Amino acid sequence: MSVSVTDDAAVRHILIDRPDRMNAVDKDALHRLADAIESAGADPDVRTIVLSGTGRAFCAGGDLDVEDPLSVENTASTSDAATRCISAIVAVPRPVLAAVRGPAVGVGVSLALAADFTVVRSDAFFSMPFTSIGLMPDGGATALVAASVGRAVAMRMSLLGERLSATDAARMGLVAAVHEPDVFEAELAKLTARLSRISIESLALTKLAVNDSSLTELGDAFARERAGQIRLTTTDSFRDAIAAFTAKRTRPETGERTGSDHVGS
Ligand SMILES: C/C=C/C(=O)SCCNC(=O)CCNC(=O)[C@H](O)C(C)(C)COP(=O)(O)OP(=O)(O)OC[C@H]1O[C@@H](n2cnc3c(N)ncnc32)[C@H](O)[C@@H]1OP(=O)(O)O
Repeated sequence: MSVSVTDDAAVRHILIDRPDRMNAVDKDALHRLADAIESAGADPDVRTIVLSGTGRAFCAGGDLDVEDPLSVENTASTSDAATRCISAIVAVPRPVLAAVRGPAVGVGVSLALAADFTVVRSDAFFSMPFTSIGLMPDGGATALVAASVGRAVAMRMSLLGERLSATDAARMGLVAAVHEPDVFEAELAKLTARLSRISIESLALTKLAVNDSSLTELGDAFARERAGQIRLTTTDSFRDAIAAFTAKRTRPETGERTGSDHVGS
């Protein structure tokens, strides 16, 4: 099972639960996440949703170890699953907190930024190494990142796959704040407690209004990314990247198996 759900009073914890693969997600996991988010939104006893990962990563992005990563069918259905999952986070009538510990990579960045609060531990980093494996960002990332940091940093992250540390992510406005490990859980609990004291209806309408006016490009982004990703699936670059990943070989372009550089701070 790659997604687990637990309740702590009125807080629904949804966990990406595949620590041996750094919580990489395939299409089934994305659908399970979407199911869990939609079901939390329909439960009157749930006031806030916390999305996080088990172990030392938030989410290492799309699963590169699936049966047929080079098939157009896999790309299309994974892209549809990511669209469904990100749309569920944006539309669910409850505040969603992404608790980001460790890496948020690829679609992991979209999961973190689609949330209403991205609560970040100081060991977190954000990276979109899509172009280094011959793909393009998906999961709405082309809209979500630009909506958070502006075009200049969005281009560095999207085109170069540059990695943003937690501190740089906060400094550049990708996330609101970073917390040291010793206070991270307490800060998370403080935020869920504050939200629990506010009217659910008021939070729901406010969240949906903010998202409707700030994420106006999201629907178009999903469609553009899906078409682009399908086209890129059949390229030599992607085939080479998957071969390198499977063989645990570093690639000269990146010096890593897939890889990303740090954004200079
Ligand atoms: C359609 C696709 C959309 C996308 O999202 S494209 C982006 C896909 N994601 C990536 O390219 C990221 C790949 N992963 C990494 O770069 C690194 O991992 C991390 C930076 C996240 C963490 O690095 P470290 O702490 O050194 O861990 P580790 O030894 O690389 O990973 C532990 C195990 O997890 C597996 N794993 C990591 N990411 C993925 C993935 N995305 N898909 C499948 N498996 C993954 C590895 O292979 C390894 O496994 P083993 O222990 O057998 O060597």
